[in-house]
Amino acid sequence: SQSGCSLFPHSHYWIASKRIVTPQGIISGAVEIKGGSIVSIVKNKDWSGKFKQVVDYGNAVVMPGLIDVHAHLDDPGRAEWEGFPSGTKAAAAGGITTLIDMPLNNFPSTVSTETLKLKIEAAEKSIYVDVGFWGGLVPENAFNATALEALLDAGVHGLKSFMCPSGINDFPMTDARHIKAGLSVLAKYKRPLLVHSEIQSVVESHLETEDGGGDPRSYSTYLKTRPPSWEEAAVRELLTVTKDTRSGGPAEGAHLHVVHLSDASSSLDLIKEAKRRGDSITVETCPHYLAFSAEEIPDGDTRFKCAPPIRDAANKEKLWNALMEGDIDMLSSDHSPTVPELKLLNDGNFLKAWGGISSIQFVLPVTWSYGQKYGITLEQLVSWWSERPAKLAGQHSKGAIAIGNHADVVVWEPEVEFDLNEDHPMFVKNPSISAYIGKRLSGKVLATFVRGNLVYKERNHAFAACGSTILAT
Ligand SMILES: NC(=O)N[C@H]1NC(=O)NC1=O
Ligand SMILES: [Zn+2]
Ligand SMILES: [Zn+2]
Repeated sequence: SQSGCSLFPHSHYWIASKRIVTPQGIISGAVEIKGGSIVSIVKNKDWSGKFKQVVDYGNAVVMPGLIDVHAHLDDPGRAEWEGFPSGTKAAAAGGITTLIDMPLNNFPSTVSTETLKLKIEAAEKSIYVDVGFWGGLVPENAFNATALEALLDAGVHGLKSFMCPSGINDFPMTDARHIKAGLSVLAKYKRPLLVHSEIQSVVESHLETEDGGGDPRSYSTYLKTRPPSWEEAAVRELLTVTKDTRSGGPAEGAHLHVVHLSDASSSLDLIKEAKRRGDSITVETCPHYLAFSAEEIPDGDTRFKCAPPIRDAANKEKLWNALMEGDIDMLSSDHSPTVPELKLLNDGNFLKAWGGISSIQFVLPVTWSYGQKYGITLEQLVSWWSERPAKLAGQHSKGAIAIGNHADVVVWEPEVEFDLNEDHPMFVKNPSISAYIGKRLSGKVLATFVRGNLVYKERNHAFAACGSTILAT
């Protein structure tokens, strides 16, 4: 390793454990790492003592690092909200080895080759894990195929758009015409379009104003302003264009990914139907929709405000079932922090507070802890958090403990519980806004390796930020 990139100064070594999660099942043995890649996987007893450089983790779980395809690190332009250094340190501490950064909340938004260049410059030498980028699909570039092609040629892994106001002035929303045009360009590149799928309906929109619908400190007031019908309307609209992605269709090769699904009823049924008829479509949900329910959100506790909103307990139950059944394809954090002042923690006004959950460091223990009740397995975790996200982002050398892959590894102890209180090291910039503070979780991250570099170990990060920016080619 280059100086400071790794807390374990060897480039050829073995990670041993009794629980290594591979595509062929959970094995006891060792993963051989050389030059940042996995070069062999040794099964069973015989590794011990044979090799000089062995890190033996005993019964701890060794699995591929998590790939978070949906994170807002707000850099450049709003680094006080998060920024690449703190955001990727938190990711590393949580076992995330790759994240794909969203094109908005940073300033300027990442919607052109020039603004992508600013992103890459901000990320270089300040990231502790690998970071790729989504580009923005906005009205200004949607009908300009040359501009979109330039952005895709410059290395974004796909595009992202909103069907409702994004909350960010220089990231306006798109409609089905923009999305159709975007998909036809993406088809040539075989890269996905990610869509924030809510359409604001005229009837209910007055509730979003200050004097509408009741006490702004009450969560139910906010919940009513963004009903499931907003998600349903958006998905319905999207399916009129995803039919083009079927084999033989005009946008064959393009793919549509619905981000952060909250409505587990009609919206999900529509997506399932589209999959059945052969549309190229996937859907993610986020840990906060699986951990929390509307009933338990205290008045004024705006840490829980996000869009689409966290719905009732029955909906949460349905989301878990859909995940277990495979109808929801993967998970992402939608880490969308801000400064405490904009969360209005004192005021508690749900209608005016910034919408977004701060979570990037805790998605692994949160998924595991809240999934216990449903009997989730380590293999499912890997599928939701590594394998499928890798595929969505076109990362063929990531997402599995397999020979030839990057040595992106998390080592963790699922059985170890901890309290997420002030004593717990939090690496995000503004820890007070996280909805997970105060929770007891199960699943302690011991070590995180990115391309063979030990970037995190027991509250410590590698001295130097040696993560790579990853550009699509
Ligand atoms: N702009 C932005 O990050 N919005 C995110 N926040 C949230 O709660 N949902 C989102 O889409
Ligand atoms: Zn969104
Ligand atoms: Zn988001």
